[in-house]
Amino acid sequence: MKLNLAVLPGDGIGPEIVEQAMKAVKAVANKFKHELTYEYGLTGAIAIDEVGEPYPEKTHELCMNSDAVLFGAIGDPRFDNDPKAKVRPEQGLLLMRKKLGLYANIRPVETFESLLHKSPLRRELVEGADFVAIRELTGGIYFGEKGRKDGGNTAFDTCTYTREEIERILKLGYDFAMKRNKKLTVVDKANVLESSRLWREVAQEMAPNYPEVKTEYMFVDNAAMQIIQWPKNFDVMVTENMFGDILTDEASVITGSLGLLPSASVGIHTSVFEPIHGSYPQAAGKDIANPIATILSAAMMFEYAFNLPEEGKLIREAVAASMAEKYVTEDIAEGQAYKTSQVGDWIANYIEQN
Ligand SMILES: NC(=O)c1ccc[n+]([C@@H]2O[C@H](COP(=O)([O-])OP(=O)(O)OC[C@H]3O[C@@H](n4cnc5c(N)ncnc54)[C@H](O)[C@@H]3O)[C@@H](O)[C@H]2O)c1
Ligand SMILES: CC(C)[C@H](C(=O)O)[C@@H](O)C(=O)O
Ligand SMILES: [Mg+2]
Repeated sequence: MKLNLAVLPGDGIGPEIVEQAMKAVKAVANKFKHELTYEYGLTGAIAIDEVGEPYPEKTHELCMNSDAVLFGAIGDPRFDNDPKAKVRPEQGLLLMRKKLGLYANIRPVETFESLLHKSPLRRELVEGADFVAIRELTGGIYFGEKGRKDGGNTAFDTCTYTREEIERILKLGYDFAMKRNKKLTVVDKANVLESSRLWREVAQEMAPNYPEVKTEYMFVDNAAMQIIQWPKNFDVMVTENMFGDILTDEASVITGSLGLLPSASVGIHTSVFEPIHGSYPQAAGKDIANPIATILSAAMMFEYAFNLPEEGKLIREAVAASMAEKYVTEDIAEGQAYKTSQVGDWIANYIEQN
């Protein structure tokens, strides 16, 4: 099969982790005799530095012409620490999501047997935890009207959702629930926010169409607690953009490291596979960041974008084997820690040999 990728490494640790994921992608493509082509594109701070904007049109065209996009991370302290900067790396990520129509970000939260003791939560709480957070990705407060008034001394961001936006993400949530354990938790703040009340209204209208699915409603503050108190109670969670952003970083604690959580952003034009973490600038260039979130994102790419589950499975098997062998980076190591590049090589080698 022809696999045509756009590869956007971005900033900070982005290039290092994407390089490891590409090793796995190449190994698996080679093994299953796929015709792999790929082209690199600029995004984030590096794109601002080189061409003055964080998601250049050229990068957009590259993505539009690809079967799938592999994305690293964007962001740079130069911008994080300058609230007055008008052009920012994150705008590139948001523009990419909007222009590619990536309205759903699928963030699986799974534990690894050999890492259960690395979670700060007790083993019996996290063992067997396995849920999918579905985060709405092109609406809400991220994309609503924002600005300053009162001579710059009052600032506002607006959370807006249309019925159509809520319906399509909930539908995706129900489709996932039907294929899993038939439980959907709709997370909102309907006791305070009008936009959340529309979410709950739409969910209540849709729920009878899925009689096999148990629909549960949960306020986001309660969800923040329940995710780490009883993670096994969740199957599929659907929520709006910012709640999903925050709750999934929190959920990574269940697994033992933020460097382990992959994601798939899907929607209208193409799909993007990206770790949920950021550019971790403190680690940039040090060859210490965990590449697993990006490698597992590549596994999701084979499964979701190419419908090639065997290829995805082999990548997952290689990842699990590296952990079982304790061939891991410092964030999840006990005793000896290995470099980002060594873990990438180990996983690619496992794919070649198995
Ligand atoms: N999708 C993205 O591109 C994305 C996501 C989040 C943050 N960001 C950007 O990244 C920059 C840094 O943000 P931040 O520090 O809040 O978040 P971050 O996710 O980059 O890092 C937070 C912490 O998580 C841990 N971590 C993250 N990735 C890891 C990895 N691969 N291996 C091991 N540990 C890892 C580290 O302890 C790190 O200090 C900012 O500019 C932010 O805007 C980008
Ligand atoms: C960098 C930022 C814009 C982004 C988000 O909030 O969506 C990040 O945190 C993520 O989770 O991908
Ligand atoms: Mg985030």
